Amino acid sequence: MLKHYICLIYIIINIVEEFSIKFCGEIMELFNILKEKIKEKEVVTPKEMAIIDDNAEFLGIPKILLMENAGKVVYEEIKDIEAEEYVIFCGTGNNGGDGFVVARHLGKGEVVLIGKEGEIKTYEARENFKILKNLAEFGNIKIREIRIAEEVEDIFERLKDKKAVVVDAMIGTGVKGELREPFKTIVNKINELKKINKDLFVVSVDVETGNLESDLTITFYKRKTINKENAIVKEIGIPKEAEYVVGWGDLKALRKRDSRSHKGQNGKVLIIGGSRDFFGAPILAGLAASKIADLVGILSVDDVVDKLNNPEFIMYRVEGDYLSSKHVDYALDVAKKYDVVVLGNGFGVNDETKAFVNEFLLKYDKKAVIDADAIKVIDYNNFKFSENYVFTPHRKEFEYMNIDLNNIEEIKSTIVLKGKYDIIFNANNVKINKTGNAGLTKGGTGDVLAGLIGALFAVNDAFISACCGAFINGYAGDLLLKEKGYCFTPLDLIEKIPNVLKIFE
Ligand SMILES: NC(=O)C1=CN([C@@H]2O[C@H](COP(=O)(O)OP(=O)(O)OC[C@H]3O[C@@H](n4cnc5c(N)ncnc54)[C@H](OP(=O)(O)O)[C@@H]3O)[C@@H](O)[C@H]2O)[C@@H](O)CC1
Ligand SMILES: Nc1ncnc2c1ncn2[C@@H]1O[C@H](COP(=O)(O)OP(=O)(O)O)[C@@H](O)[C@H]1O
Ligand SMILES: [K+]
Repeated sequence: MLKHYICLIYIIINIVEEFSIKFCGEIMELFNILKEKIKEKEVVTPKEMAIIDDNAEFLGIPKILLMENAGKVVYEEIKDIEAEEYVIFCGTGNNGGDGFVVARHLGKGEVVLIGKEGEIKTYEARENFKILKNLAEFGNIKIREIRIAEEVEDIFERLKDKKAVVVDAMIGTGVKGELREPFKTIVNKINELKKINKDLFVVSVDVETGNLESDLTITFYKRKTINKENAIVKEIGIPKEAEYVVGWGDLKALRKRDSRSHKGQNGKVLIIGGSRDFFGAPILAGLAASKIADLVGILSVDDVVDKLNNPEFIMYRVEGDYLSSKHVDYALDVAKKYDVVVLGNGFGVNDETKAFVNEFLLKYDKKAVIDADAIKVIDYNNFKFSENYVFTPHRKEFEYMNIDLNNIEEIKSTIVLKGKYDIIFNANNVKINKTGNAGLTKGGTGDVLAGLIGALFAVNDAFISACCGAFINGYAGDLLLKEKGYCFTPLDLIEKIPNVLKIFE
C-alpha cells in the first residue's frame, strides 16, 4: 500500500514539474521581454562590478581565468610602447593580481608590491605572485615588497628622465573610502613625475587609484562610474549572464553586521498579517525574519495573538476577525517603531482587508514587503509603485497587478515574480534566480520568503534584498531536498536559513 502511495506522490510531483516546465517557458519569455524593456546599464558602480565578478564565478568561471585575461589585455595595450623602464605598482587585492599577470606577460620590469606577500588577500593573486617569484630568480623581472613610499625613492629618481611605463595595479573596484598611505604618497609622486617627464606613460588597471592622472585606463567588462574619460573597455570573458543571474555575489554585497552594533541596528521588522481564517502565515513570516532581524513584531487579530505565545515576537493585538479600517491608525503608529512592514500574509480577501491595505499604504511612507492577499486587494487603478515597496507575487497574484511592461519605468517598486525561476525586477534592474525546487510548492514557503526579504530590506536596498531573499529561500530548499527529498516543510525551510547564510558569509 505504502509503495503505491509513494509512487502516487512521485507521479503528482512529475505532473507539477511538467506543469511548471510549461510555465517555465513563459517565465523565460517574460524574462527576455523585461531584459529588452529595462535599459541595460552602460556604466556600473564598483560594488555592482564586484557582484558581477563574483556571479561569473558562481556560474563556474574561475577568477584566476578572469585575472589571466585581465592581465593579458592590459599587456596587449602596453607591449608596443617603447620604454627603458617598466614599473608595476601592485596592491594586495585582485587588482594587484592583475598587475602580477601584466608583469609576467611583459617578461621584464620591476614589480612593487605595496604590502607583504603574506598580506595578499586572495588565492588568485597569491598564485600569480608565486609564479612571478619563480620567474624573478632567472629572468629580468625584479620584485620589491614595500611598506612606505620612501622605499621606492630610487625608482622615482630613475623615472624623472627615462622613457618609462608605470602600471597602476594598486587598487581597483575594491576601493573603500579615502586613499590611505602609502598609496597616497605614491600616487602624488607619480602625478608630479608626469609633470616633469613627458616620456612617462601611466596605465591604470580597471580603475584609477585615487586621483592618479593615468594616460590610459583599461577597464574590464563595463566602464565604472569612477573611471576617467580616457578609460577603454576590454572583454575578459565575463558573460552577460553574470549580470542577470542571482548568485553568491549578491549575498556578499549585503550589509555586514557591525561587531559594535547594538539591539535593533540589524533590523526591526513588523509583520502585519493573519486573520480568523489563517493564523500560521504571519508566524512563518515572523519566524523567518527573526533568523536575521534583531526585533520582530507581529500585529494581528485576537485569534492569532492568542494562539501565539512565542517569546521571539512582540505582539500587537487588534480586535476583530480581520484587519480593517479601524485598525489603520494603530498600525501606522506601531509601524513607526520598525524599519520595514511585511504586509498581507494570511490576511484574507474581503472588503475589510481591502480597506485596511489601501488606507494603510496611502499613509505609510517607509519600507514594505507586500505579499499574498495584500497584493490581491490593492486598488491598482490609483496606486503609486513606490521604490519603498517589494512585492512578492506568484503567477496569479502577478496577473492581479496588471503591470504594464510598456511603462516599466513607472514601476519603481521591486517585484519578485515567484516560480521555478524567480524573476526580480524594477524600473532599472532585472535578475533571475535559479535556486529552489518543486518541494517549495508547499503552502507557507511564500510567507517564509516574505519574512526573509523583510529582514534583509530592513538594512539593505530593495533590489538586493529581493534577490538575496529569493536566493536564500531557494537554496535552503535545495539543501533540504538533498537531506529529505521533497518532504520538507516551511518550518524546515526557516531552520535552514542560517545554514545558507553561513555558507556564503
Ligand atoms: N573579482 C574578479 O572576478 C576579478 C577582479 N579583477 C580585478 O580585481 C579588482 C577587484 O579586486 P578586489 O575586490 O580584491 O579589490 P582591489 O580593487 O584589489 O582593492 C582591494 C585592496 O585595496 C585596498 N584598499 C581598498 N581601499 C583602499 C583605500 N582607500 N586606501 C588604501 N587601500 C585600499 C584593500 O585593503 P584593505 O582595505 O582590505 O585593507 C585591498 O588590499 C578589480 O578592479 C580588477 O582589477 C580582475 O582580475 C577580473 C576578475
Ligand atoms: N517549482 C518550483 N521550483 C523552485 N522553486 C519554487 C517552485 N515553486 C515555488 N518555488 C519557490 O517557493 C517560494 C514560494 O513560492 P510560491 O509557492 O509561488 O509562493 P506562495 O507560497 O505564496 O504560493 C519562492 O521562493 C519560490 O521561488
Ligand atoms: K588600479
